[in-house]
Amino acid sequence: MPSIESGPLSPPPSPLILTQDELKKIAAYKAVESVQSGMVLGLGTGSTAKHAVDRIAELLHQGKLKNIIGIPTSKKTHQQAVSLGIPLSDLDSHPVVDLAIDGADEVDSNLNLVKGRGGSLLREKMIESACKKFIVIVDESKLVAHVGASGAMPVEVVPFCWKFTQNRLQSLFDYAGCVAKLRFNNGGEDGELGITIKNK
Ligand SMILES: O=C[C@H](O)[C@H](O)[C@H](O)COP(=O)(O)O
Repeated sequence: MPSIESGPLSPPPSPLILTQDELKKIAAYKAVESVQSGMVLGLGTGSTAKHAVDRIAELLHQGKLKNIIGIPTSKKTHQQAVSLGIPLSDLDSHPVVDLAIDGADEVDSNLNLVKGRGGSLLREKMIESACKKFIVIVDESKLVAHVGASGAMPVEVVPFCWKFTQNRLQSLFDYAGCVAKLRFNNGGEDGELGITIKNK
């Protein structure tokens, strides 16, 4: 009968623990696989979309992508894209966007999204509603049972009589015990104000 040796076992390899930023980067790089030369691209805003913009620039510089035109969804992304040498345009010159890639704050199982907690609101909606295809990149921390589960709903409003709008928003969601608060008053991307609606 063969003998069975016993002794200390070497520990199993420890599972690879990825940081949230590494997960964002993986998701972003995967999304950029859908980018093809000659495309007009909506360039998203935020810590996830930033990886996608970096990757697009890297592929451009490597010559693996050519003739890309980017339309940034915020001033911040505009600065990033300029610094990386990505050719840029706008919706006036390129009203049809082939593909937009952006992050989100929440995604539910029906693919409803919350976006804009990072402060990019109107521009991203304009650009992403003009695209033929929209890829949303999220890490698993963004998955929720229902939108609004993890935080406030961001709403962008014009400065004109913003308190009136705030009160209208408040009255719409009073029944749910929510409060509408001014979030930033130094002007959004184009002078709009941000109001958030969240539980009291
Ligand atoms: O206002 C910002 C945008 O909607 C972002 O896409 C969203 O906030 C997600 O940003 P992050 O990737 O940094 O979580």
